Amino acid sequence: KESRAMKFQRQHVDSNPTNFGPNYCNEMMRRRQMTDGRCKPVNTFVHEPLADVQDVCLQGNVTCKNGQPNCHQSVSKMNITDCHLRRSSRYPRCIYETTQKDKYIIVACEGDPYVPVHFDDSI
Ligand SMILES: Nc1ncnc2c1ncn2[C@@H]1O[C@H](C(=O)NS(=O)(=O)C[C@H]2[C@@H](O)[C@H](n3ccc(=O)[nH]c3=O)O[C@@H]2CO)[C@@H](O)[C@H]1O
Repeated sequence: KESRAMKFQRQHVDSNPTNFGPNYCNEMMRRRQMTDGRCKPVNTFVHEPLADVQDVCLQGNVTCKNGQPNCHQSVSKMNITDCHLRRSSRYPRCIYETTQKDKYIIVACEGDPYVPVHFDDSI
């Protein structure tokens, strides 16, 4: 069974992105298995070294969107790509808008070792 930490890495970490350009999300959402059974509506990939993403758990503690107290905001902006499902998209064709940004990320962390298990937001 895939751990939550590994699921987070599969869904949200792409340290060395192959430059697909406007098709990055269409390719990566499929490759990282987020289009099986349904098209995941929103997903962010972080283009930083895994260690830097894991370090966010040691950074600014903030409240998560769901009210839990275990979220952390990166002290630095990070290079990310937001994938948003197009309204016209119909499963099994999952067509995404690909938008690259530099933003602070907010992740929820859990466990020992205390690592990211959920991507909460970017600001
Ligand atoms: N505090 C916590 N502590 C520990 N665990 C916590 C906590 N909170 C939730 N989980 C768990 O995480 C799991 C999960 O999948 N949550 S999810 O909200 O659906 C994920 C969102 C995110 O993947 C994506 N998104 C969203 C915005 C964006 O900018 N970028 C972007 O990628 O969209 C998804 C839906 O919003 C679930 O098992 C829940 O129990």
